[in-house]
Formats: sequence, C-alpha cells, structure tokens
Amino acid sequence: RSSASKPLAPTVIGTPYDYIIVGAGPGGIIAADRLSEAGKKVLLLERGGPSTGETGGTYIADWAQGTNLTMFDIPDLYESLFTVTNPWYWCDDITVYAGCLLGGGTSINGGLYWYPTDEDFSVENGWPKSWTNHTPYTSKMVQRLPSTDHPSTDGKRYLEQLEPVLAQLLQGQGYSQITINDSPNLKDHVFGYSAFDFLNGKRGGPVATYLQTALKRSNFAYKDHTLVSNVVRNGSTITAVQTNDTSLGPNGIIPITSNGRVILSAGSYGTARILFQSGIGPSDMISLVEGNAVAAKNLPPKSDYINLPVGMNISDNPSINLVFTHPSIDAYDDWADVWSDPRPADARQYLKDQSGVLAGTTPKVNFWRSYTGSDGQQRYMQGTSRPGASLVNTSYAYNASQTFTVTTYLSWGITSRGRLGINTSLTGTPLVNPWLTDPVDKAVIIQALEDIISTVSRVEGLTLIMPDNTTTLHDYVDNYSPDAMGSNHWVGATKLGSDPSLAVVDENLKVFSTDNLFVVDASIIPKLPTGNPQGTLMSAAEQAAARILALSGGP
Ligand SMILES: Cc1cc2nc3c(=O)[nH]c(=O)nc-3n(C[C@H](O)[C@H](O)[C@H](O)COP(=O)(O)OP(=O)(O)OC[C@H]3O[C@@H](n4cnc5c(N)ncnc54)[C@H](O)[C@@H]3O)c2cc1C
Repeated sequence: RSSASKPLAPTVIGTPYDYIIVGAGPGGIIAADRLSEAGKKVLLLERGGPSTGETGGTYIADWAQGTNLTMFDIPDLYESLFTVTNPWYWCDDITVYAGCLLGGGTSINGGLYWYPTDEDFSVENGWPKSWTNHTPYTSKMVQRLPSTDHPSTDGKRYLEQLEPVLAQLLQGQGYSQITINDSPNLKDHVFGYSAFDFLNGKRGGPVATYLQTALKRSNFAYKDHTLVSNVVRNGSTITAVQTNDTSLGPNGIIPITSNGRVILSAGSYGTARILFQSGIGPSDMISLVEGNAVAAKNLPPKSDYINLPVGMNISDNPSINLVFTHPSIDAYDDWADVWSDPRPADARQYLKDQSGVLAGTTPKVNFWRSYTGSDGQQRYMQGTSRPGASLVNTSYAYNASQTFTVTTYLSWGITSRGRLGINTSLTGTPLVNPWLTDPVDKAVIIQALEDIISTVSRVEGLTLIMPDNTTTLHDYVDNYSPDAMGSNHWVGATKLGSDPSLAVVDENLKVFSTDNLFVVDASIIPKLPTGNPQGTLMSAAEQAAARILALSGGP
C-alpha cells in the first residue's frame, strides 16, 4: 500500500528550473541538497511516496501503532522487507530488488556504511586521476552523516554473541580487531563491529540529513509519485523532462531554464531505462523502446539517437553463505516475526526510547582480507555475519536456534562483468549475470571460503552446517543459485571515463554527446569498492555536486 502524502515542500509548478533531479535515492538527495545550498532553483522528482515517519510515511507494524515509527524507521524490520505479503516499496518494473520510495535503496537497505578507502577512488579502480582525492568530499559526508557501530540509543550493543566466536575463528587466521570506520584504509586481515548510517536508533541516511536541510530552502521543491519516462531534447540539448503527471505541465512536461540541467539519479536500472527511452544507449535497447507504442512516441528522431554503452560492463558483488552453529548464539528465530509478533520485551524497549535489539539491522561483525588471484590481480573479500540463517540445506542435524550466517563477498578487484537493460515490457533486468563469470574470481572466492573455515576446529562448540561434508566447497560454489548470489550492489551501468566507447559520462558526469544531461547515482561508479557501496556513492555524490556547480555554461 502506497499512501498519499502530505506535500513536503511547496512545489512550484509550471516555472522552469535550473536543475531537475530525477530520483530521490542517495545520489539524487545529496545532489539536490548541495545544488539548492548554492542557491540554484532545484526540483527533485521521485516516483515513489514517503518512507520514514518524518517524511509522512504511514506503513507501521501493528505493535508500533500510535507512533510514527514506520517499517523504514525501525532498523530491525529490514529482514521483514523480504517476507511481508504486500511489499509495495520494491520497484515492480525491475526484476531485482530496488527501492521505489523516498530514499531509494537507503530506505530499504541493510544500512551497512563504510567510509571509502583511498583504493576505492584509485585510478586502478577505474576513476580518472582528477577524482582520486576524495578526502574533502568524504569528510563532508562524514560531517553530515557519521556512522555508528552501536546504533541503540543507550550506547550498548545487543545480540552480539557471535562477536567472540568470530574473533576466535579469525584471530586463528591472523586477523586483528579494529573500529572499522576509524581506519577506513585497513581492509586486510581486519574485523570489527558492523557500522551503519543510522541515527537516534532509527534509519538515518540521506533522508534524515541532507533532505531535511534541502526542504527548508524556498528554492528547492520536492514532488513525489512522479515517474519520469524520458528527457525531452532538441538534438544534444535537454529542454525538459517528461513525467506521467499532466498537472505538472502540458502533457506532463516540466521545462528547465535555457541554460538549465537535468540530473538522472534513478538508480542503476532506473537511469538506464530513462536513457534508453530518451534515445540514448545501445541500439538493441532503443529498438525495444521503438517496439512499445507508448514509449516510442517520446523518442527523438532516429538521427538524434546517441549510441553509448549504457548497461554494459556492470558488476555486483558475488556472495556465498556459510552457515554455522554455536551454543552461545541466539539466532533470534531468524527475525521471522519481528513485523507481526516481535519479542515483547524487545518491542517495549524499542518503543520506549529506540534502544535494544530492534535498533540495529541483522549484521553484527564484518571482516576483510586481500587476495591475489592466479592472474596477478588483487581482490578483496568481505565477510558479513549475522545471527540466524534464512536458508539451510544440510544433511546434519542442527539446532536452529543457534545458527549464524557468514556471507562472503568478493569486492574490489573482481574481474567478472555482466550487462543490464530492459526486456520487451521495458522492465529493468540483468541481461547477462555478472557473478563469477571469470574463473579466477571463482577460484578466489573458493580460497576465501576455505580460509574462513580453516580454523573451525579451534573454536570450541563451533560447527559448520552448510555446506556439509557431502559437498565440496568447489561444488557448493559451482551449484550456487545465481538468484542467491547477487548483493544488490550494482555499479558501472553509466560509468564515468574519458572514452565514449567504454564510458557513458565524462569526468564531470555529463552524458557524452549531450550539452546538459548528467548522472549522479551508483551507475557512474566504474568498479566496486571494497565494502558495501553506499559510503563510496555518497562521497562520489558530494564530489559530483561540486564538479557540476564548477562546470561553466550552467545556471
Ligand atoms: C535489499 C538491498 C540491500 C542493500 N544493502 C546495502 C547495505 O547494507 N549497504 C550499502 O552500502 N548498500 C546496500 N545496498 C545498495 C544501496 O542501497 C544502493 O547502492 C544505493 O541505494 C544506490 O543509490 P542510487 O542513488 O544509485 O539509487 P537508488 O537508491 O536506487 O534510488 C533511486 C531512486 O530513484 C527513484 N526512481 C527510479 N526511477 C525513477 C523514475 N523514472 N522517475 C522518478 N523517480 C525514479 C526510485 O524510486 C528511487 O527512490 C542495498 C540495496 C538493496 C536493494
């Protein structure tokens, strides 16, 4: 159920804007805040509706009725997002998980938040040299949105039984414990408590921070429930965006000023689709748009099509789960009932002052290690561990109340790539899966899994239950379902670079062969960072806003 919303800010209808930003995820919100701070007249359009209580959201669990704590405020309801019967907040025209509500992915994600490493923004990781000094932008991000590794408002950590178990396991492999975001560049043989972008025991992120400052400005307007299908252009010049809301302008068209700009921040699948529907991208994707009677009418003349590698060379972290049991663990019923019937004492505690178990999502401990593959390429492995296990396939008898899961990802340095695009219904979808297509990536993740389990016997009471001893790790990885291997960390669909045969946007995030169309979202990131991507993305969005403001010719 998507609820009608109260307006968050006055919308100025029918007047041209300096900047129209499409999509209120982390990329769009940060760009909107920084551009409106600079005095530009900014319109932020979002296809979904409100999320957190602060934004007018009303999707509240029965046990939290009478509060304004929605599903998107209470961190621990993260697991329920995947199990409730009417999950209206997922985009219904994208075949992978994507949030279609205010905040985009940051309103429905696990909240894991890593300050970027210098290597994340290195030339080796695909960034132009001019982008590598990320520190001023990362500092701006941290100032607005500091991370926490103890999200409960009483400062205590809850449900941390697996920390001493993992500490014993990993110390046997030469790992040391650190406070992860205190030393972002240390990502080899380290572990620590998971860090989040939560504030005051609630989901925080850009919605609770950057958006709130933007909303206070009279030169900023926000409009939700507004779907942008394409940009309107005159050759290389964008003049307006086409929406589905005819109350916003003739035929739903909203214009920009004569030197105005449009920024696409609709996420990896959303931005690619808008580009295809604007006649920008590979010819096979534009052909699919031509085949759709409604969308075809909005395409520019064929002579204005712009051939760019939109959707090519994408990556996402391949991830493989190991499931263990240990007598000290409370698997928390794998969070099965937190939406409908949470543990009463925990619900009471959370409602009282946003403290306790429910103030955090499920990950508790993270760790990293560097590997060099047989191709000489360095790669990082990230481990994310949580109490509980959603899918256990084992021949062993085990105690389900003592399970925990270690999800093993490959990140920085992976060489596998895929392709994303649309199908004949214009639904966004992976066209070529990007996980472990390069055998060296596969060999490295198998090595990483072998290393993680190499010291199990040294930890008293610890048992690996999945995979069991009827499966080799090699077969386990070989037979792992691609549907379970994805991590929702798509990057690269409109990556930045200097060569339009390999990249879609230039160093200033301007789409090649256009005068005034930009992209600021996860799709500009050329290669995966070391950890979950939102920290790198938010730092990149800070840098993007500064570059766009500095670029001559604009408003
Ligand atoms: C289930 C899940 C868990 C995740 N967990 C983590 C995690 O723990 N840590 C981490 O770092 N990352 C995590 N991620 C990834 C992270 O959330 C994304 O990388 C990030 O949100 C991408 O931001 P974005 O700005 O590119 O796009 P999005 O966050 O996807 O935002 C795009 C916005 O644009 C809107 N939009 C789309 N199309 C249109 C249109 N045509 N017109 C108008 N509006 C439109 C959407 O509704 C949405 O609000 C997770 C992602 C998912 C799906």
